[in-house]
Amino acid sequence: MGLEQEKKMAAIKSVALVKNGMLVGLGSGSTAAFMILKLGEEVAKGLSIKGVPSSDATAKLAREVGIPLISLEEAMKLDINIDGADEFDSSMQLIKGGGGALLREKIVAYNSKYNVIIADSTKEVRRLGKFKLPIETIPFATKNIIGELTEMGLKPKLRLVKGSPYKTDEENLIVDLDIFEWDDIPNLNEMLIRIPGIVETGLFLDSTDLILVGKGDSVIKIEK
Ligand SMILES: O=C(CO)[C@H](O)[C@H](O)COP(=O)(O)O
Repeated sequence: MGLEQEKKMAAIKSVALVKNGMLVGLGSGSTAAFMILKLGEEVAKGLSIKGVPSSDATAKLAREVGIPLISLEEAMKLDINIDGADEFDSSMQLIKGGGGALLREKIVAYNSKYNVIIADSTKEVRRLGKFKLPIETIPFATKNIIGELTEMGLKPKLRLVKGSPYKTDEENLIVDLDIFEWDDIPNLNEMLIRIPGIVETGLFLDSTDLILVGKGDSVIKIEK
């Protein structure tokens, strides 16, 4: 079974958790896209929900497939949020932000009563950090932040797209960090978030209720 199939199976399983009347956080990335397509099919068949997108790209796709959208401030609290991840460990700690949407994704997750992660089997790791940790930074401070994080041994790299800095939906910049050698991840997260100009990190710690992982031809559940 290919990775795309694993993503799709996890995505389809997650949509079964969405019930009539729910306010739904819509994640970003290729796995979340499978979920949005399936949710669109269910809406076409009569499922009545409203979605809060975690990125401009997700908003566009959701509109294309007919999912009614509302803003986070209209929704206030979401019933369920379904999103992908770049890595997760056995304690359900995540690295997210490979697609650059980590800030809104974290806000949507924080404002959701139940957080579901959907992933293919390659996302499961024994130790977080093979995937470089994305952080979102204010452009005014990015060079200084890179200087400070270099001194901390985190090998920061400004994310580029076709040679130019990648801009987030909030017009910020992403810096990718090598955290593989760090043992105390919660402490690292605290240190990072205290540096002025770092808006958010891609470490999603203790925010996930359920992970659905496509593995071969089945979907494995990891629960709190
Ligand atoms: O955090 C994300 C985007 O900011 C995505 O959820 C993460 O990158 C996983 O993406 P994919 O499902 O394409 O592997």
